[in-house]
Amino acid sequence: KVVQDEQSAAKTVAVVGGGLAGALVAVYLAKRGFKVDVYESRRDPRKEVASRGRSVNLALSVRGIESLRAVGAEGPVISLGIPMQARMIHSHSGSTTPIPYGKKGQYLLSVERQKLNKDLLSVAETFPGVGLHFEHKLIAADLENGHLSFKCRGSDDQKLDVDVDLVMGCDGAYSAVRRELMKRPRFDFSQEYIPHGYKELCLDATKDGEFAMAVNYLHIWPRQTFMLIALPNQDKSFTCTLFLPFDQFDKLRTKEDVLNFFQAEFPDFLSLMGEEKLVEEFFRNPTGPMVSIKCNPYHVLDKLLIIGDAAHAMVPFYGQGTNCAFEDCLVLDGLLEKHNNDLGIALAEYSRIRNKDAEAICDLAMYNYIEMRSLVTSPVFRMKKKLFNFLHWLMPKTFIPLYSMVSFSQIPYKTVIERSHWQEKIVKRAVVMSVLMAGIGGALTVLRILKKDMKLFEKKKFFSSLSFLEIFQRGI
Ligand SMILES: Cc1cc2nc3c(=O)[nH]c(=O)nc-3n(C[C@H](O)[C@H](O)[C@H](O)COP(=O)(O)OP(=O)(O)OC[C@H]3O[C@@H](n4cnc5c(N)ncnc54)[C@H](O)[C@@H]3O)c2cc1C
Ligand SMILES: COc1ccc2c(c1)CN(c1nc(C(=O)N(C)c3cc(Cl)c(F)cc3C(=O)O)c(Cl)s1)C2
Repeated sequence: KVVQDEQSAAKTVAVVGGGLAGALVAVYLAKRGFKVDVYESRRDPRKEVASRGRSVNLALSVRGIESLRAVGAEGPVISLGIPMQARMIHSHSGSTTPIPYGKKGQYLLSVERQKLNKDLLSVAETFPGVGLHFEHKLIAADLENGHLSFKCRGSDDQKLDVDVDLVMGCDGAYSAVRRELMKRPRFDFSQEYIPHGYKELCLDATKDGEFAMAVNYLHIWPRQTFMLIALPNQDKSFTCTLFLPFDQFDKLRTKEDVLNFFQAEFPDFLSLMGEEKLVEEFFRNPTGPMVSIKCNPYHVLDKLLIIGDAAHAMVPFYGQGTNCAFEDCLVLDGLLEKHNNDLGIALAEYSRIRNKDAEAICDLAMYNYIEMRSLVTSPVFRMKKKLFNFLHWLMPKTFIPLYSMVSFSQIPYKTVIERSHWQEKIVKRAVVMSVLMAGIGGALTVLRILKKDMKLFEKKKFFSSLSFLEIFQRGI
């Protein structure tokens, strides 16, 4: 039921980008009575013939699911998403170790990206006054006046100019809307590419139509400075993602290079995938870069707001990008409710409160990327993890693992960091105390190693080759 009120009745909104953030924010704003037009540079994905083997998926956790639920759009995700109750760690030898995410009800949903995008676009279209315009690429914007120019792909590449009350920039990590924002004074911006790239590989169902591996798991092959992960799909395939430094991807030039690499590093995966299929997938699919982008503020007066990757692209090592983009919509809606759709006040407050949380998850994801290699086998790190797990067992409501607060709670990301620093401090004191009992000498050794540890963490760039496996086997 669309609530028509005086503030938003006549307000027109242009959503630039019809990806996951754009589609969901269109639903939120249409529900709030705005007249919404979505402009997406690609073709309507609902008219695309399903390209075989390109089903890319993502892990949705509670932040994303609750943001969908708030507008009644969680149905398709809950019914079609595949629950992943645990990680399944694949060692070099091919042995597998399940590590549950938490109690029974705590699981992630593996959701097909395209399907989710199509569903959300169709939900948006059910609202009166919502228009979807595909093959419209934003090429210029006068942000203070809500004036946008689009190039409409088609035979004669016409141009379309529109004037709106509000522009929502949802055009992803390489946002054209953000490029306009960057021309304005006092706009902060930073970006960092990491040395790793990623490549998706599709592991088909077996010949008799069954999943090739255990289905309700996020499969991980953690290796020194790279890893492979696999998430299940509805069609009983797995979408696997190889994370590897670009300079190592560059060395995999021939069929033999690829087969030798997988035989050496992921032998069990190679036998599941088959040599021909692996080589075909490997050379057909692109190797993508991963970038971390921060910027501030996210708004211009009562005229413009950027959300999703356009505002805060992050490396995917917490699986939170879409979850954060969906949570952006929930936060914005709460502020519009609080300020009775007064855009001037709501947008300014959005920038103020959301920026610190978005930058916190960008930092957490980058920390996870670094931590899983640099700290994981230091003896003190492992002792702290063991002690932390004991304290979590003893006081589950007081000591919550970092990944649980990120993926299984709606605690604001910044609060997650503050709380985990507090927990770290307590654990550190406990470590020192327990060692002091064991003699002053031991304490000095521990403190020396601790200091080295913290230096490692300070050096954000530090990158040594240590295994992922240990971080999981000792519980993260
Ligand atoms: C390897 C990998 C794994 C990931 N795994 C997860 C995961 O498990 N869980 C999770 O939550 N997140 C995950 N993410 C992050 C997630 O993919 C992004 O955070 C999410 O797609 C952001 O959505 P968005 O709508 O902001 O941007 P996008 O999805 O990039 O959508 C932007 C849209 O804008 C359109 N567009 C761009 N420029 C223009 C223009 N000039 N005019 C008009 N339209 C334009 C694009 O065509 C696109 O449709 C992963 C990312 C990567 C790289
Ligand atoms: C589709 O592509 C991708 C790519 C990366 C991810 C996802 C989907 C989903 N991701 C999740 N990460 C966590 C997490 O907290 N940690 C510490 C982990 C971090 C890494 Cl890198 C990992 F491989 C497992 C875990 C784990 O704990 O299972 C979740 Cl919880 S979900 C990462």
